[in-house]
Amino acid sequence: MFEIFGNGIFNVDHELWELHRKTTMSIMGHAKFQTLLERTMWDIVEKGLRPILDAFAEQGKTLDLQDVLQRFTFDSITKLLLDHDPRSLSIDLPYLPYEKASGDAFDALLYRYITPECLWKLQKWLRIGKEKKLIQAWEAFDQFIYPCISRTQEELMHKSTIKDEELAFLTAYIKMYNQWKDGDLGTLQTFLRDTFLNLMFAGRDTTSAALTWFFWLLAENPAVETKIREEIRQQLHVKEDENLKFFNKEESRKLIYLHGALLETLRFFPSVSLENKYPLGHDILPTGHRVSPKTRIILPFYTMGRMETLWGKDCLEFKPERWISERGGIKHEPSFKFPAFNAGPRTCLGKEMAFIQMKIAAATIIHNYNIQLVEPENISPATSIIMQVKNGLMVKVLKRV
Ligand code: HEM
Repeated sequence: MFEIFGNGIFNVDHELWELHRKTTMSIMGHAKFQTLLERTMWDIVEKGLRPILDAFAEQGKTLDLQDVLQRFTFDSITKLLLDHDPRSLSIDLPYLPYEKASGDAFDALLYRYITPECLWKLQKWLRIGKEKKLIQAWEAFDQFIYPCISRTQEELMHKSTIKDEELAFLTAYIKMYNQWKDGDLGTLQTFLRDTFLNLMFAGRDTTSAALTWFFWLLAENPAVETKIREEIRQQLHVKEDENLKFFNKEESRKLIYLHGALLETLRFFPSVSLENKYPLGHDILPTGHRVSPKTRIILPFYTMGRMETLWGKDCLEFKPERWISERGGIKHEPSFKFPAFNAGPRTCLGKEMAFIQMKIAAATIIHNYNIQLVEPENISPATSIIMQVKNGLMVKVLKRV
């Protein structure tokens, strides 16, 4: 069903999945990656995000904030993984087919969940409908990612010395490919394509979708926005009329209320709206339902975030406070109650990275700008595996600083 992911982490099991996980964790958990992450994010904020917001603010023009946030996460994940900045976040907001392709791919993959297999397979064979879009998205990705990989490989060959954090992903996955003896991974190029494509899918639209809903929820709950602004000023020691320019991971930890607001956003709008599992054998669920290896069990994360039995009577209120413990830290909720980052062994590997990215983007925008929604009554979720805003989030931007 998910053949577009090839031999990447989402699509494999057992030893190969374990090796993918180990390899990716070893890079993302390294202190040098954290430094690279901070540097990259702030570079993209200063050279990409702020110039665009400033330009739209000056011209008083309407902007699709979801599109801008998708470009923000696309440029950052590509730079971090492949040391290449595609600069989709340029002032003229260029149309880049591969940058837009993931939306079509996620849309088609959700369609496969709800359509009889013989039907989507026929559509695939005939190259029509959503299947046609999936094929086109796949081609667009490949046209982007293969040259990126080759360029990075060449860079690796011609560099006499490379710092630990530079090209770390490429070096680690080439080593992993060479070590793997238990089955066919295809050529090195296809293996690298699969690996990077999975990570790009994992880390891009998830983070931008969460940020987009966050700004919608703030517009609906202005008192929360005021509290976040206050927290930024106090915790980061930045004056009302001063630009917010840089804070590091340690400083970002002090933004507890902002963290709570982001978690609350993911409770209402988990970027991955559902998950599906097949039992290994015949079993009976705690609800009494009998299941077999042929039963597809859909876990509706979106619905779970709004259930009174899980979250109490105020479950439909946007309350960052519910995430703050009596001692003023972040309250832990078990992942089986709050599965926005999945639960069990396949828990998201990029959670910490996502929070750093989201806090940098959110704090920069909240402190430096006012965001006003245009036609807020038209906002609804898109039908896709990734919970984006249908038709984008149209806003006007006003400068505060
Ligand atoms: C708000 C942002 C994010 C959310 C809500 C999120 C959520 C999730 C969820 C629900 C899964 C499980 C998917 C499944 O198996 O069906 C997952 C897996 C994964 N995520 Fe994230 N994610 C986010 C950001 C990121 C980022 C920035 C990265 C970095 C590349 C990342 C890397 C991964 C990886 C590698 C997996 C696969 C883990 C495995 O199968 O062992 N995620 N994420």
